[in-house]
Parts: sequence; structure tokens; C-alpha cells
Amino acid sequence: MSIYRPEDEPEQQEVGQQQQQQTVTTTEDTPLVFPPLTHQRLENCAFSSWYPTFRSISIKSKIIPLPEDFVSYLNADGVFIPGQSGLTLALSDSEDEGDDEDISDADRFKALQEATFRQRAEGEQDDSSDDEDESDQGEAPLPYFPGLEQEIEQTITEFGGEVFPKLNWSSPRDASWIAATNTLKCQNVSDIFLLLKSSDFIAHDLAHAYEDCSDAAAEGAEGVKERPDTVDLVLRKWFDLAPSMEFRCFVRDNKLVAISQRDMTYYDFLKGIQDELEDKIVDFFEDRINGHFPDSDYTFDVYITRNKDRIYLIDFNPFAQKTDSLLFDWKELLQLDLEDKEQLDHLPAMRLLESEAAGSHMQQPFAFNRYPADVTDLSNGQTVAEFAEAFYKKVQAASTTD
Ligand SMILES: Nc1ncnc2c1ncn2[C@@H]1O[C@H](COP(=O)(O)OP(=O)(O)OP(=O)(O)O)[C@@H](O)[C@H]1O
Repeated sequence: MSIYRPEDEPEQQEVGQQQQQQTVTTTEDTPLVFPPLTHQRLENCAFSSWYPTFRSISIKSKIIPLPEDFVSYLNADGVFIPGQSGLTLALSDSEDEGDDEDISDADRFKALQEATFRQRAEGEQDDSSDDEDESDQGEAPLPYFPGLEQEIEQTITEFGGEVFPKLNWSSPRDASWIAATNTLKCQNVSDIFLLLKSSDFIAHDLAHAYEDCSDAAAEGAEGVKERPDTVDLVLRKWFDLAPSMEFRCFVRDNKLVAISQRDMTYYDFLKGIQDELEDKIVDFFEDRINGHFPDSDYTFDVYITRNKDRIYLIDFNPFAQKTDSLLFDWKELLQLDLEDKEQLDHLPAMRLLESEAAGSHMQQPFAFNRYPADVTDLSNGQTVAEFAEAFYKKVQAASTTD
């Protein structure tokens, strides 16, 4: 689920009554009336709600309910990786350059990152425990989740060695910069934990997912839920998806009204196959989605394989402002007159980027969540290993002058 908060769009107004339609005031003061975002609607888009019904048309996935102590670990400050992360320990224990010969650049980079964050976390701990017995400082045990780690490892093996992680709604897309591969491709437990711990999108799932809900959590309850009852780790078999073939589809009142290219890059070849793609998506919606999802208003994401012979369902999102409307404006989608037969005959509208220039004008996803400024300053023109070294030294210097 996107955490899309356009700077220039007005804030959502408080809705007083349960089930009342959600109103957003536009800059021109024309109210936008969204279908109410209820707890139920949001939960319908949680992975564990929809996956059992749509398993056969989606990517092979495993849902692992997370133990509460792991949820607390995710919520805790600092990015330290649990005890089985041998690389973390190997790096911090080893001063001997010769020991590093067998470690690849990517492993070394990751180990440096982990050591850096571990050091930061220990620094924070030291700062906040000035009054404590000195012998206790820096000796807090690293978190250790043997049962969970084993289940994750088994799943990675079952899925061919590479998985894509997410929680109930969101993936840690904003944290891909921290991974040695710059993607969400995970090959071991520490890849997954590092991404989850570094992502604001994951933090949002854990503590703010229900924030925009318009109804009370349950009868007699006063406000919205604070967090999902069960936090799930979803591991999906890794797929080398071509971003050009990903599309977001908008459904209003059980009608597929719009389809947008998902990746905000211009792809010259798409124009020539647009009609074919649209037909495939319409058929997929009619045959496999419509009537099987419990809501009448929602969005869903699809991937069409390069040879165009298969469509995969990737995800569902609520028909709500918090979902990125990509090449459409929520306003135009909400103002469509679904009673107008003539208008309906021309739907769905499918939009692709029309030129490279148009692509460069589109807001890049989570541009503000990517590399911290000091990371980009340091990275200029360096190899991964050089950059990691420089980054590590910079953090070390900063922590000794603090
Ligand atoms: N199994 C997979 N293997 C490789 N890449 C994947 C896989 N699943 C999803 N992706 C990639 O990750 C992107 C985000 O996936 P997904 O929609 O599940 O995450 P999300 O955080 O819910 O995103 P959004 O908020 O935009 O809905 C997809 O657009 C796709 O490019």
C-alpha cells in the first residue's frame, strides 16, 4: 500500500459519522467524495485477506504470522540485526584484512552497513543510559528469533533461494537503497530483517495503517485501531518483473474504469501494444477479479509477462487517497458519471506516459525516502566497497565526536 501524501493536496477532513462518505476538499473547493475507508475495507486489502481467494492467479507466497517479540523488535529504534547474522559479528570482530578475502563486495557492503547500524544503535543505547552501571553498557543481547529465522530460511529454500518481502499491506520499497543489490530481492534472513527495520513504509503498516479510517474499530470502540491484530510477514517467490508491464487498475462500483502504467518511465514500445494490453486486462478483470473481491470500489495491480501470455495479480489497494493514483487524478476518477451509458462505453481509460519529457515530470516514487543526503554526498563515483568504507568511516568519526 502506498503512503502517498501529495504536498499540494489538501488534508482529508474529519468525517463524523460511521460509514459516511469521505470528503476531501480540493484546491478549487470542489469536494471529492471518496467511498468511506472503513477498517473492513482496509483489511480486505491486507495480503492474508485476499491471497487465499486469488492464489491461483498471483505469485506463489507464504504468510508467516510474526511473534509479538519480533513485532516489538521491528518497532524498536535502531537497525541491529538478530544474533544469527554471522557477517555482522565477523566484521566487527575481525581487524585482520586477510580474513576478508573470501567476502564478496556485496557481502562486505552489507556487513559494513549492519555493523554501522549496530554501532549506531549501541551509541544511542550508551547515550541514554549514562546513569546505569558502566559494566552493563553496550552489552544488551542482540535479538534472536530462532523459530522465525528457521521458517524464513525454509521458505527461501522452497522458493528457489530468492524472495520478495512485505507485511500486511506494504513492502519496504523505500529501503531498497540499503540492500547490496538495490532491490528487494532477499536471499537470507538478514537481508529481510535489514529491509524491514530500515523502512518507513513498514513502520507505517505497524503503527499507522488505520489512521485514515472513517469508522470506529469495533462497536463500542472510540477510535481507530492502532495496529493490525496479527502482523504477517509475507514472502513471495522472487520474480524478475519488467516494470514496463506493471499496471494499476481502478474499480468503481464494480466497473473497471481506469488503467495506468505503474512505473513512471516512458516506454516507447507500449503504445504499439496498448489495445492488446487493455483487452487482456479487461478480460482478466471480468473473468478472475470482478465479483470475487468483497468490495465494489478498490484498485488492483497486475503484471503481464513479456510474451503477454499470462497475467499475475500483484496486490489490492483501497480506492482511497492514500493509494497512488499514478497517471490519473483522483478527482477525474471520482467525478466519472457511472450512470452515463455513453461515458461507460468508453471505459476503461488506459493511460501510458506519452514521452520521456512527461516521465521526467512525474514525481518519482518515495524520492524523499531514498538515500540520506550524507550517503549520496559520499557515494559519488565510488565502487560499492569504497563507498561502504567511506560511509562506515564517516559514521565512526561522527559517533566519536558526538
Ligand atoms: N514477487 C516479486 N518479485 C519481484 N518483484 C516484486 C514481487 N512482488 C512485487 N514486486 C515489485 O515490487 C513492487 C511493489 O509491490 P507491491 O505492490 O506488492 O508492494 P506495495 O508496497 O504494496 O506497493 P504499493 O504501495 O505501490 O501498492 C511491484 O510493483 C513490483 O515491481
